[in-house]
Amino acid sequence: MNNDAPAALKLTALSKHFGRPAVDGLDLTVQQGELYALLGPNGAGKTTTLRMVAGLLAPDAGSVEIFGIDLAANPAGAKQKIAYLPDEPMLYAKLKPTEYLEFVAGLWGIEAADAEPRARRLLDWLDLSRHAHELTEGFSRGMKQKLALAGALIHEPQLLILDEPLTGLDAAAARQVKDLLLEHVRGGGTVVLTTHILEVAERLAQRIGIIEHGRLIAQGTLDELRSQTDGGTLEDVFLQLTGQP
Ligand SMILES: Nc1ncnc2c1ncn2[C@@H]1O[C@H](COP(=O)(O)OP(=O)(O)OP(=O)(O)O)[C@@H](O)[C@H]1O
Repeated sequence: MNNDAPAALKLTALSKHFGRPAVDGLDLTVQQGELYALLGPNGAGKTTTLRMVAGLLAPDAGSVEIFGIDLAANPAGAKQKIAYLPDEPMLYAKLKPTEYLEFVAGLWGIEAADAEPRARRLLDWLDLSRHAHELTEGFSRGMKQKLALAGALIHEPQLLILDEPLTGLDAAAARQVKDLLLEHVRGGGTVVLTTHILEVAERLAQRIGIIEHGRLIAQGTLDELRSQTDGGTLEDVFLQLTGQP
C-alpha cells in the first residue's frame, strides 16, 4: 500500500436525511488495494451511503472523494474510476450476456475489439460462457447477479462498490465471485462491499466498518474489533458492538 497515494475512497461528514437521518456525518477512508466490508443492522444507512458514493443520490452535506477527485466537483472523472453494483441490479431481459456486456462497454467508450476479450474472460471466470448466447430473461437470480458483476467490471474500474454482492448466490457462484473480488484486490484494485453474510467479511475483508444509525461506530481489522469487545467470532463482535442480544 502506498501511503502517499490518495485514498481510494474518502467520505467526510457525509449526511443524508429522509425526514430523519439515514447517514449522519459519516467519516470513512478506504485505502487503495483494500477490501473493506461495511456492516450494519437493517436500516443502518449502508445502501444510502453507497448510492451517494456512486453519484446516484446527492448528499445533504459532506463530501465524497474518489482517488482524490471530488465527486461533486468532477462527477464524470470520479465515476470513471468506479463501478457500482446495486443489491438488485437491472439487466436487459432481451439481451444475451455478450450483447449486454458489449452495450455496457459501449457506454464507457470501450472499443468493441477491447470489449470482446474482456467480456469473454469475465464470462469464463464467472462460469457463464455456456449461457453467453441465451437471453438473460431466462437466467436465475444468481446468474443475473454474476452477469451484473461482469458488467460492473467491464471498464476495469479501480474501485468496486458492491451492495450485498453475494446474496442469493449458491456456494459455487459465491466462490467464483469471492475469487474474482480477491483477484481484483491482488491486482491493486479496491473493493468496498456491504454484506449481512458475516463469514464473507470475516474471510475477505482486510478492514471492517460497522455502521449504525448512519454513523461509523467501530472500524478495524477483525482482531482490532475483537480487542474492542469481549472477542469471539465476527458475529459475537458485531452483536456486541451494535448492542443486540
Ligand atoms: N428513498 C428513501 N426514502 C425514504 N427513506 C429512505 C430512502 N432510502 C432509505 N431510506 C431510509 O434510510 C434509512 C437507511 O436505509 P438504507 O437502505 O441505507 O439502510 P441499509 O443499512 O442499507 O439497510 P439494509 O441492511 O436493510 O439494506 C432507513 O431508515 C430507510 O428507511
